Amino acid sequence: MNAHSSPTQPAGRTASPHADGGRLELVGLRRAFGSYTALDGIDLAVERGEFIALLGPSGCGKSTALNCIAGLLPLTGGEIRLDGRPIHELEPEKRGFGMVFQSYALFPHMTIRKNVGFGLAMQGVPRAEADARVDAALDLVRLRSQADKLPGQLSGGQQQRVAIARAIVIRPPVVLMDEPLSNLDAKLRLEMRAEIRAIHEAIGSTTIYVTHDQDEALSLADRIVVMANGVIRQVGAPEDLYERPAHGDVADFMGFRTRIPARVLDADGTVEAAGARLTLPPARGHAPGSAISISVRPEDLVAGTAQGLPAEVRSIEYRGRAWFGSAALADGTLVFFRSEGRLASGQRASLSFDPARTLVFPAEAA
Ligand SMILES: Nc1ncnc2c1ncn2[C@@H]1O[C@H](COP(=O)(O)OP(=O)(O)OP(=O)(O)O)[C@@H](O)[C@H]1O
Repeated sequence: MNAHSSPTQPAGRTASPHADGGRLELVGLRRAFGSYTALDGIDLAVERGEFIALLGPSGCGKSTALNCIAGLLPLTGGEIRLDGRPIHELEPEKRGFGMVFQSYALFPHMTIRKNVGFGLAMQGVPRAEADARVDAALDLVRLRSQADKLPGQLSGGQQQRVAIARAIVIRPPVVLMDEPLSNLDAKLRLEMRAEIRAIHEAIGSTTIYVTHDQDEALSLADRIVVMANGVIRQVGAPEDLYERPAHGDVADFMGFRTRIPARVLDADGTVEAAGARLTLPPARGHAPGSAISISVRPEDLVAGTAQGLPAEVRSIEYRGRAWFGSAALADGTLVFFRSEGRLASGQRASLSFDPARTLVFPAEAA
């Protein structure tokens, strides 16, 4: 675990003791829908109490992975183990995991207190104990004063906190969250992010959190798992992924949105990209003739008069201080760039970058 994890126990921990266990292993996880493979062999060991973010573009298989862990989707291959025991054939409720989804999925005609206590009532937890645990969970999400309201009387952020209270009140070994903040406005998302991390630390459960938002993953997780096309591209601490992305897909999520296909021409770093010649630092060490991909951040690909890659502007918007836009290179590659001045859609532009601020991957890892 990394620096996020505090050895001191926050006050909430005594109020809502965490479950024992929570070491989760995914072994060769597979899930197909007909002939389509949505998960193609996922291997991951998650330590007890760890906060893991599954990060990746739409359709990469994040939700499928989460639903398989939850037991909402059967596997077509592989195993899931909790504290060494296989659990992939257990019904969702037998796994005892807490779940929080994008839609809060609260019962509209039940009070907040009843919504949060529902799982405990189903488990047959005695009334007095259930009441105390509901109070503790509501304290943790700072909603005790709203306990007798109906969900419709609360804001979106408050409703999501109820959903979180409902997930943690059962003292789950693992909490699963699928894009829990995506229905909230930007300011609330930031506030809730901090709360989710604090709650995670207070209860000590393992958390698996699905998101396509790089910032959310970087700020919340002990480790980030970047997925693409049903496989894991890279697993690492946020700072490792940010500073040393091992694959073009990971670099993309860490802000290097543009990928320019190129071919190495000589050992001095001359490459050809979209019909133009560029020079990269020779130390990048890709053999002449090899196909590579150059990853660049939008702020580092600059429109100007300098000799650069010829492009045609597709879209442009002002973001304060500078314009940012997209453009097509001569070979059709879509790139994202910055401009000091306003450009018009359809206008020709010349785009250049400082080679030292790029990442270069072999084409097959891009
Ligand atoms: N029930 C289903 N039947 C057929 N295909 C499915 C089903 N559920 C998911 N898929 C496909 O599996 C792939 C992975 O979907 P999944 O929902 O896991 O992606 P995701 O990474 O969570 O994306 P998003 O962020 O858009 O939810 C997609 O191509 C999707 O179309």
